[in-house]
Amino acid sequence: MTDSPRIVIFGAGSVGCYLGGRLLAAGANVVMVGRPKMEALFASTPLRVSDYLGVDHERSLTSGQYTSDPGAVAEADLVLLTVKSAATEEAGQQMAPHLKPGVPVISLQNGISNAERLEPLLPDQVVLAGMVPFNVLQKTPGHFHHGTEGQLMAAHSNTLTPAMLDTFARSGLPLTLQHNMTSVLWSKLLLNLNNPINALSGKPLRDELSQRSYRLCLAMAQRETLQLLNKARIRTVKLAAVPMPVIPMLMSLPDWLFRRLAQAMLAIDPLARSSMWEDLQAGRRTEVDWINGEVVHLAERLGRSAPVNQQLVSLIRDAEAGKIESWTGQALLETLKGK
Ligand SMILES: NC(=O)C1=CN([C@@H]2O[C@H](COP(=O)(O)OP(=O)(O)OC[C@H]3O[C@@H](n4cnc5c(N)ncnc54)[C@H](OP(=O)(O)O)[C@@H]3O)[C@@H](O)[C@H]2O)C=CC1
Ligand SMILES: CC(C)(CO)C(=O)C(=O)O
Repeated sequence: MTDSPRIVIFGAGSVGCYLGGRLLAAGANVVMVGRPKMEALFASTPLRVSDYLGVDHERSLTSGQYTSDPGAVAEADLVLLTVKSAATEEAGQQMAPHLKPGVPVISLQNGISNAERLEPLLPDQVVLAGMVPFNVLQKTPGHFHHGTEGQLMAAHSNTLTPAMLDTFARSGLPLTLQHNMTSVLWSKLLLNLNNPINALSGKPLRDELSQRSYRLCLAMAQRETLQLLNKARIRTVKLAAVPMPVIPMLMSLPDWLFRRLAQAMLAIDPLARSSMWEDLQAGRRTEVDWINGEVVHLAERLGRSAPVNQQLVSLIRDAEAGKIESWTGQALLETLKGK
């Protein structure tokens, strides 16, 4: 490996193109692998990446920087996996025959189990769990905007060399290495419990979170999850301005007080929506099984139930089956309360 490790981003959509664009802007050696329609887009349209702090880079990709050939992982020193959870197995199978042994593969996906599901498919690789805390929105074709705060994280591993970590730092997106990724992933999941609520609301995140009735739905799903995590002795880590167990209380505040105390949470791009809303609009399978579904599985393992998260799974299933309706916060709250 030279001083400039080759980073291959597999499944480059919103998160993957954003990371790719930021890394390229820092001079990194990057190849993005994705669908032919994205490859065709970048043949005529530049890749633009911007963020809420004023970063704005645009570049035309050179031949091979975005490819639909999974064989491009053969040259990788590091792989970042950024497909949705439903596509993890397929991605693993496509990468396996090409990767050099020992190359680290970081799953930068939401949910708890993607790295675990990938491991048996990539027995010669070092598979690491990772986490993207911030929102990425494709504003226009080829323009990816990072709308909220937070640092990238991945499991601690000696396979992540100083040159690799330096590349992330130079791009302005430092990768923080963690010893307890289980806690990090469950903490991120507590935030992602808003994804189905946001998707069912049909509203941008900022509008949805500005309404107490939707926040109360989120607080119910989070409290149910926190109780199970406590029972399972899984600790949370602080990913937002306040510790995770305090968030449901914050969510339950009246609108005027929430606006005052939770300014950072509402400092979201006014157009940003959850990735689950995007999936429903695109007619794709959502990640609800890997978010709320994980809470239901945890409850089952503990001999308990998780009725609020189970109900959210069912409502998203209906929406996936074509029953897309915009729920008011009050109607959703009453449904989750079983009224
Ligand atoms: N968007 C966001 O703000 C955030 C997302 N996340 C998480 O990051 C992960 C990625 O999300 P996001 O970037 O939004 O997802 P996207 O759907 O935008 O990107 C994934 C891309 O990978 C492509 N893809 C899927 N399978 C393959 C394959 N086998 N070969 C090549 N390309 C493939 C998809 O194409 P196609 O659609 O045609 O299958 C799609 O273009 C998810 O787990 C998500 O929950 C985390 C934090 C924030
Ligand atoms: C950043 C966040 C929490 C935004 O909803 C997300 O992870 C997602 O949309 O999947």
